[in-house]
Amino acid sequence: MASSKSAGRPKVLLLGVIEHAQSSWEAVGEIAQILMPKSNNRADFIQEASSGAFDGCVAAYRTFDSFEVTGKIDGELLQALPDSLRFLCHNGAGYDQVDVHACTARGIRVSNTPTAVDDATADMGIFLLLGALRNVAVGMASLRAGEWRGKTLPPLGHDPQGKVLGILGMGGIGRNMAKKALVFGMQIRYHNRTRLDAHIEKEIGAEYVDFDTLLAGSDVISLNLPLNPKTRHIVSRNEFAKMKAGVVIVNTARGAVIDEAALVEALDSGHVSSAGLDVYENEPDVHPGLLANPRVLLVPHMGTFTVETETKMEEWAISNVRMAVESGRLRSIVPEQKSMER
Ligand SMILES: NC(=O)c1ccc[n+]([C@@H]2O[C@H](COP(=O)([O-])OP(=O)(O)OC[C@H]3O[C@@H](n4cnc5c(N)ncnc54)[C@H](O)[C@@H]3O)[C@@H](O)[C@H]2O)c1
Repeated sequence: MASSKSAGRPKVLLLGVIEHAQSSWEAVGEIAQILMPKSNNRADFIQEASSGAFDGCVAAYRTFDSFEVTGKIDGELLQALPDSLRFLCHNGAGYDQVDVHACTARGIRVSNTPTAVDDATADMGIFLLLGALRNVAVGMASLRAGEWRGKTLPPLGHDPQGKVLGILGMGGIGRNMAKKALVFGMQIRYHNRTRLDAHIEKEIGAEYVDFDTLLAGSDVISLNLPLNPKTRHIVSRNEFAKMKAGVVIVNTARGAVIDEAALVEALDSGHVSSAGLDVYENEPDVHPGLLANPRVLLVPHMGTFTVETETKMEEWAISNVRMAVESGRLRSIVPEQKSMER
């Protein structure tokens, strides 16, 4: 029920929880009436939305974890949401939980939180890269099992110095990772949907190569591209076969950009010598072949899990809500909708 104070203000739907940026969110509450769903599963949420509970909402703020309540933001869900909804402000850099196509068809503009995630995710990428190169997961497991370095010594690792790091997807996180890997003496190659300008390549110190060259010539391959229908399983059996024997795989993007079953096979055969993973194809389930393989360094999707970065992300997503309400614009519309920018 709207209080007399909030009546008449634009409505904003909160999907998820604000954990850090309380004062910025409270400030949104001064200019908008905030609505929250009562449902805790998709079927109930669709029913609640269809009953008109969110009528009049112009913008929605959503978190990654709100997926547990709404499921994917797709055509079916949008059908239930009110026609007044014009902006979907996602708290996260990766927005594969949102069918942007369906949003565009409904005239809903979508924003994400680019750049806010870069340092923390690239730091995690470097941690996984070094950890996988050094086979630390083997030693960590034997230590915890009370066996010090194990019955047989863990295999010797490799130094990053002089190794080729192939980055697939040279956006914010890819570039940040390149900068950090250069400090470790790595040689950087990249493949991207669009080649970067020569002066940016020079500034980053990275060489552009085609996809096959990236696969065949890299000692370590890091996935840093978004998940969408075009990139799903972009690395599968054929791609692993093109890689150098002994290659190391690092994934902080989304699990499903790699065919996880093919990765398990490549690890089991030794063609991929080790891997460092933050993301999985069917989170929170992890392929048993990855769990069973001591040469895989596993982290449960903690790329942005720092106080500073989670706060930055919330502040960024809230600033999108604020702009949407105040001026009908977004600070960071997703690339697919650039033409809808006003
Ligand atoms: N592990 C985590 O916690 C975490 C945190 C943040 C982001 N992410 C993931 O990382 C991804 C990258 O984030 P970002 O902020 O660097 O995104 P970004 O948009 O800045 O960069 C992505 C890059 O990938 C390129 N690309 C797109 N399709 C491609 C293709 N088919 N082949 C080659 N390149 C392609 C784009 O041109 C772009 O340069 C996100 O989409 C998200 O899924 C994960």
